Amino acid sequence: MTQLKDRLKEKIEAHRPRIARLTKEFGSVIIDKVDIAQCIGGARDIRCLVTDISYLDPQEGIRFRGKTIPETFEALPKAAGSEYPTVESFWYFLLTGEVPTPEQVQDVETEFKTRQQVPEYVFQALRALPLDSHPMVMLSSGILAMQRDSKFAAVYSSGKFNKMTAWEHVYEDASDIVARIPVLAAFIYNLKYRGDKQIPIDPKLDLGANFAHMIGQSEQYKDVARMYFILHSDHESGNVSAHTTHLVHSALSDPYYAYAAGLNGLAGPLHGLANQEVLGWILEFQKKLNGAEPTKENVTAALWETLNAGQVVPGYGHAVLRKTDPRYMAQREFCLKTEGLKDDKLFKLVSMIFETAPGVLTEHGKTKNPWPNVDAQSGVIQWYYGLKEWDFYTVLFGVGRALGCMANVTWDRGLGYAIERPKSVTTEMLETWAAAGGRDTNTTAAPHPPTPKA
Ligand SMILES: CC(=O)SCCNC(=O)CCNC(=O)[C@H](O)C(C)(C)COP(=O)(O)OP(=O)(O)OC[C@H]1O[C@@H](n2cnc3c(N)ncnc32)[C@H](O)[C@@H]1OP(=O)(O)O
Ligand SMILES: O=C([O-])CC(=O)C(=O)O
Repeated sequence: MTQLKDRLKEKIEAHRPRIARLTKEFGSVIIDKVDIAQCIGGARDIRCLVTDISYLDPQEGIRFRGKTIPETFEALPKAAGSEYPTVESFWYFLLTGEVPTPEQVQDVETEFKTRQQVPEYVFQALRALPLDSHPMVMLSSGILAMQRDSKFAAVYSSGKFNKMTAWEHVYEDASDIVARIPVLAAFIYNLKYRGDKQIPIDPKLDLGANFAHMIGQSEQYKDVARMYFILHSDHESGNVSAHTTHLVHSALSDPYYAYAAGLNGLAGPLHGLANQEVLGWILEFQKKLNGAEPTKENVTAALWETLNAGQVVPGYGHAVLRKTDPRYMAQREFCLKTEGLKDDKLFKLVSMIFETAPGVLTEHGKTKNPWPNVDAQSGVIQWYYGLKEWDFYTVLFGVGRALGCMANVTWDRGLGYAIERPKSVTTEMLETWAAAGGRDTNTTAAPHPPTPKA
């Protein structure tokens, strides 16, 4: 066993009695209620998922293992010669909740080197897709294609599945996915946009730096990759990509099936694809400016044009957050401290939208949160460093999100969480309960819709 897997074993075994006690002794304690609006409106705010990997406060934003973004960046060991931690150190931290020592980080780096080879047949499968397939289709297909390597599925089908040790095989798959996904993403980038000119892995580099190397990027981009993957890793359990991954894995589908499904959710424009939409929106607006400076007036007019056309302003609003996303702020601070980027035209436009959009959205009066989310700020950084193919941006998100989703499925199995199966009701039932002022929870029998007459 590696140091990380060993430590994780201790952590999972120490945690199990807490879950057992909660279920056995306090299982009937009520922690939430559900109203009709929540039932129709996407289960918003219903507390019915458990994770210790991250927690999202509506005002403060995300904490990874109890730490805010600045605290996380501060606490973790840094990559050599960099202000940013390696993704490997963050992976150790997400899984165990402990800040690793430099030796423990080195151990994960060494472990990832043995895991990061993507099988050749995966590349062949992706080459068989039409080149104009969306890169998220390629990423999701690539992950799914690797399912034949699943150690969890192999153990299950061999008849040796054991509930207490199942997490160990999930950990193996999860680690393989995390180590391989940047290599897969770099392959897709080179296939789609660089005429299939592939760059081999540099075994001396950490995960973020190697991704930068494999897409032919600059030295400075290595930190961009590390920062980006860490910031996009996790956002508690209810978001579409994390929840889908958890749901699919709850049927004991292995991590490859589960994460391919999660990626398909991330590809939605209201979720991860919003970063691509943001860049598209900004460039369209810039084109219309025809060389003129962005001002509060012309940005206001463009925002209203989008809203009046019945569209959402991409990168603004959030299902849970009610303040500016700290991931937005972390990336904005990166821009402000980076020579060249802080005076970049597109960054200035993004800043002007930040000054303007919350007021416009408040006046529009629909969204519960007029502030920017992570997607409003991420694309401009990629664009500045020359990664201009914005339909690729959600792939970057998918590389980062693998960290959170894979840490979560490892713990899901460690704690033996059940197959997820919420109850659905009919519209007629809702109407009956609406008329009665609520559902009588003392009766077990629910009103059934009348049997249609023959
Ligand atoms: C990584 C991420 O996934 S972060 C989110 C990325 N997505 C985006 O940036 C897309 C733009 N934003 C949105 O569409 C939404 O704010 C979401 C999907 C993020 C959250 O949706 P909800 O929880 O339903 O938001 P909320 O309760 O505030 O929505 C109320 C109304 O305001 C509208 N609204 C919300 N955000 C916006 C926006 N940015 N622009 C215009 N209208 C908006 C909703 O469409 C909804 O309208 P409706 O009543 O006509 O259906
Ligand atoms: O939390 C959400 O619903 C969406 C989001 O910001 C994320 O998944 O990163």
